[in-house]
Amino acid sequence: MTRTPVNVTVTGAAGQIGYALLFRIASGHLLGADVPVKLRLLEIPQGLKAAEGTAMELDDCAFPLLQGIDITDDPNVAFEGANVALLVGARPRTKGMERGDLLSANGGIFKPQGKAINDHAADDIKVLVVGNPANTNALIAQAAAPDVPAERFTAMTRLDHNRAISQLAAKTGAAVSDIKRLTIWGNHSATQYPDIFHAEVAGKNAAEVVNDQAWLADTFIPTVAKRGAAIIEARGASSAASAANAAIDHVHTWVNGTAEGDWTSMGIPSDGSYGVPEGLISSFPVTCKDGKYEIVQGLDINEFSRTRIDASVKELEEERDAVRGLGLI
Ligand SMILES: NC(=O)c1ccc[n+]([C@@H]2O[C@H](COP(=O)([O-])OP(=O)(O)OC[C@H]3O[C@@H](n4cnc5c(N)ncnc54)[C@H](O)[C@@H]3O)[C@@H](O)[C@H]2O)c1
Ligand SMILES: O=C(O)C[C@H](O)C(=O)O
Repeated sequence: MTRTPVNVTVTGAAGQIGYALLFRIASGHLLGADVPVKLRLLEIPQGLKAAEGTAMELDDCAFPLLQGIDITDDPNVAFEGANVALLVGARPRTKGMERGDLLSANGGIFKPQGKAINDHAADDIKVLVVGNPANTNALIAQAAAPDVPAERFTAMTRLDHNRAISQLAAKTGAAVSDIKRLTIWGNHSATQYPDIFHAEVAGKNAAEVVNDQAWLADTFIPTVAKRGAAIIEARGASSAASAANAAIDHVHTWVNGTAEGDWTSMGIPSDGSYGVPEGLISSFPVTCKDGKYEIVQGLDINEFSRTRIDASVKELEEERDAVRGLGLI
């Protein structure tokens, strides 16, 4: 194989998402079946031994695309030459906790990591923040990396997007692959707004196919928005395999593009589109091509949607103000 390997850094590599993620990166699902990768695993000192165990298992898979694994507790080493960074390591929410409770605990992690990305990553670095509160952690990391173009910092709402597709497919009896143009707006939190007004079910408008406003408002939206909490309640631990799968989807789509006629949802720095204040990392409908994303423009936002988008954006503004108050941005 002659292609230069892509350096992929994963933080929190010894955690439950890390365990579900690394094997899929190494087997080519993140970037493509012909793209060799080198993995850099960042952990805190207590996590290094477990990360070594995972690396032993990765070796034992003899993945043809995996060209090396480095393990470190030093962000400066972990992000050296990184092309893709998956910031997973954070404190997960446990029963009864709201994501906002995690702001100060996790803020301290993302500022030094942002600085290390700024100082050491490759020029084409793409960052996905998974660790919660993902949007605001992405904002913290981005603020600490003034030399990296702001749009390279993204937050994961693809799990919400996939959850919404699955719920809509179940309601309409359509195949998952028949659902297109679904949008998650706002924060990866209970205020997020899964929007079906522009979505399609087998080529027909999803809201018209559903034709059930009560289901939309009282079942669909809360089920998607509170799915993380429902998983925690059921499993006694936050979602892991589905989160890892969504992280793979997010980066794969960013790098390899959206399908013709479809779009996806990504938490990205707002350019002011749809009335979302510039700079906030909020989820939008985006198309991806040639390793870049663009916000889908010109969608008509009805009053029902407007109220919900505004509520989630307000929460993002409050989180931003809180981390500003803590000196994290
Ligand atoms: N955006 C989403 O859709 C989404 C979905 C699921 C989970 N999450 C979040 O992802 C994060 C990770 O979840 P998990 O279940 O893997 O948690 P986990 O506790 O199993 O693993 C987290 C790992 O991160 C490590 N870690 C902590 N601080 C670190 C640091 N400074 N540098 C490197 N590693 C560090 C820990 O040692 C641990 O191994 C949580 O914040 C969780 O809430 C987000
Ligand atoms: O909800 C959580 O805290 C975990 C994760 O963000 C999820 O959506 O499953």
